[in-house]
Amino acid sequence: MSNDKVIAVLGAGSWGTALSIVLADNGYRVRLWGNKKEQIDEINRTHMNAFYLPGIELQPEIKGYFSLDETLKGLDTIVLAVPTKAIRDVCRQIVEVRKMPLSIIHVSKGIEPGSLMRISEMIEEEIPEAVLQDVTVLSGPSHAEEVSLRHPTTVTVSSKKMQAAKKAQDIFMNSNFRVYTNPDIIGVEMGGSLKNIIALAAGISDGLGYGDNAKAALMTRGLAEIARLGTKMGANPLTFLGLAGIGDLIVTCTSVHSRNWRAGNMLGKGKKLDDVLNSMGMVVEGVRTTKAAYQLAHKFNVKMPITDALYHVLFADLNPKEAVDHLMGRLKKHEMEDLMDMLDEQFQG
Ligand SMILES: NC(=O)C1=CN([C@@H]2O[C@H](COP(=O)(O)OP(=O)(O)OC[C@H]3O[C@@H](n4cnc5c(N)ncnc54)[C@H](O)[C@@H]3O)[C@@H](O)[C@H]2O)C=CC1
Ligand SMILES: O=C(CO)COP(=O)(O)O
Repeated sequence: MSNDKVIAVLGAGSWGTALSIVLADNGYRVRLWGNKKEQIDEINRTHMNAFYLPGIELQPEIKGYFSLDETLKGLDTIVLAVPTKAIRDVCRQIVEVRKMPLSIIHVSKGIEPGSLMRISEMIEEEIPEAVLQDVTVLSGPSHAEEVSLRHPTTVTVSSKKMQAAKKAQDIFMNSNFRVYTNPDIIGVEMGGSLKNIIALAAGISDGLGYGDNAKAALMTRGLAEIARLGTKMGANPLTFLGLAGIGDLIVTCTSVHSRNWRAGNMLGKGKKLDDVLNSMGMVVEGVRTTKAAYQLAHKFNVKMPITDALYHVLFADLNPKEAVDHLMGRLKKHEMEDLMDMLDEQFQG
């Protein structure tokens, strides 16, 4: 097999492992890099990554790697699949060992509090132009558990360079994993990140014992505030009606696989945030993203009532039931008011 059919996946958690299965199905030899030696040894010994994807057998083409230098040797494309919090750390490690141009496909969903940067922006800030050939995001409704079972899944890829997005489409596309392109990288990254906030809120609502009406309300009004902020940041509003918008919102708010929904559900049942996060053992991106989105809403002067309520539940000890009462008791409004403002701005812009 030629060298261009070798690819690295950095991050040996649920998503990195599930995507490695897709890549191996597509004829790639996959170097799956992780930062826990015992876990990498386990992958190579058992061909399983039992904690993250129990019961799933990994193809022999997937090999666990612990040395980043070894992982990156002689290849031109990597998939970056670590939590948002670890993106800068891993990029810095890449810069230490890699001097030749590299394409990065990132698959993470988050925004950095403080800097308020999207993941592709963080990558561009950390990796010099001489090394970073292009950066592409892959996002959409895609729980690792179902991808690893080869259940039909659709995602979208986006990059400032359309050629890079098309290359990523070719790398991942197969008969179970359908990949679309979308030129709107801001919208794709914002949609994938902000839906986790709404999934936490949907989990809280379910945990409080509320029903489908409440969840549908959160999802619909949640999408409105996602689109409001995203559009202000330069996204195409139509992206939020696509896979990285409403598609991912639906799956994350309604699937038992969602860590964000599960964490919210425990909060709604009265558990404390620290206990919830400690019990998960996997990343719950929506918590940090809520902080970042709360800051972004202030920066761009956008109304985000659900994000605001969740921020106070997570970080200011607001009781979840009181947060719902507050949302329901807001001043009366025209449903399409914000949408009309958004379209006005779009046409004026
Ligand atoms: N699990 C899923 O179904 C999907 C996850 N995502 C996104 O993918 C990203 C990763 O999520 P998961 O794999 O699900 O998380 P996870 O919690 O299952 O695994 C995270 C992995 O990253 C590793 N890691 C953490 N810090 C690291 C560091 N500094 N250096 C190297 N490795 C490090 C951990 O050891 C772990 O193996 C998140 O942004 C998530 O939102 C996106 C789509 C689907
Ligand atoms: O982004 C995801 C599915 O598209 C995964 O969501 P969770 O992180 O909530 O599990």
